[in-house]
Parts: sequence; C-alpha cells; structure tokens
Amino acid sequence: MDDTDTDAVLDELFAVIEDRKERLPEDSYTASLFTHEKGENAVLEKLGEETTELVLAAKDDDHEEIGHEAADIVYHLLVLLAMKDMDVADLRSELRERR
Ligand SMILES: N=c1c2ncn([C@@H]3O[C@H](COP(=O)(O)OP(=O)(O)OP(=O)(O)O)[C@@H](O)[C@H]3O)c2ncn1[C@@H]1O[C@H](COP(=O)(O)O)[C@@H](O)[C@H]1O
Repeated sequence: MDDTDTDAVLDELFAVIEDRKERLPEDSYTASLFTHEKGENAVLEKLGEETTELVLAAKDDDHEEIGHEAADIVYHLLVLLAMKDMDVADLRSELRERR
C-alpha cells in the first residue's frame, strides 16, 4: 500500500462520517456520537478509553490488539474533527508542515 492508498482510506472514512453527521441514520454508531446526551464528551471519553486500551496492548506486545485499538482511535479522532467542523485535510496539513 502506498501513500495514495492510505490517504484514500482516511478520506473515504471521513466522507462516511460526514454523511452520518448530516443524515443521522438511526442505526448508525457514528450518528449516535453526534446526538449523544453527553454531547462531545461521548467521543472524548471513547478516545480516552481507546488510548488506555492501546497502552495496555502495547505493554502486552499484542500486535493484533495494537492494530485494533489504533484503528479505533483514528476512527474516533476523525469523528471528533467532524464534530469540530474540521476536516481530515487539517490533520494532513498539520503533519505535512512538520516534515
Ligand atoms: N471505523 C469504525 C469504527 N471503529 C470503532 N467503531 C465502533 O466503536 C464502538 C466502540 O468500540 P469499543 O472497542 O469500545 O467496542 P465496545 O466494547 O463494543 O464498546 P461499547 O459500544 O460497548 O462502548 C463499537 O461499537 C465499534 O463498532 C466504529 N464504528 C464505525 N466505524 C466506521 O464508520 C462506518 C459507519 O458506521 P456506522 O456509523 O455505524 O454506520 C463503518 O462502516 C466503519 O467504516
């Protein structure tokens, strides 16, 4: 997989998140984060939980679990960006500026 493939995966996931934010389908986990009674705390708590789980997986040197938790974090991070009316492009440009 090259850089272009990686970008496409993130862009496609972000587009799905934006779609859920706009349409708020009832059966969507993503939509439930946008309408949660805890407000933005729902996704913030999730990010905290997933980060703790990632740390534990790393301490166990459990590569499969590390991959799983890292993906959970990226997904919830993209939901947070969408919630803040930001874009995956903001993340990409911030990373690019650091090169
Ligand atoms: N990438 C994800 C993704 N990663 C994690 N999750 C959900 O995040 C939730 C929390 O993860 P946990 O590891 O805490 O799982 P859990 O122990 O069941 O958590 P609890 O719900 O019980 O708190 C789970 O319900 C996962 O299904 C995701 N839900 C959706 N996506 C993507 O979003 C798309 C749209 O999904 P919907 O919004 O559901 O249509 C999907 O096609 C996926 O591409």
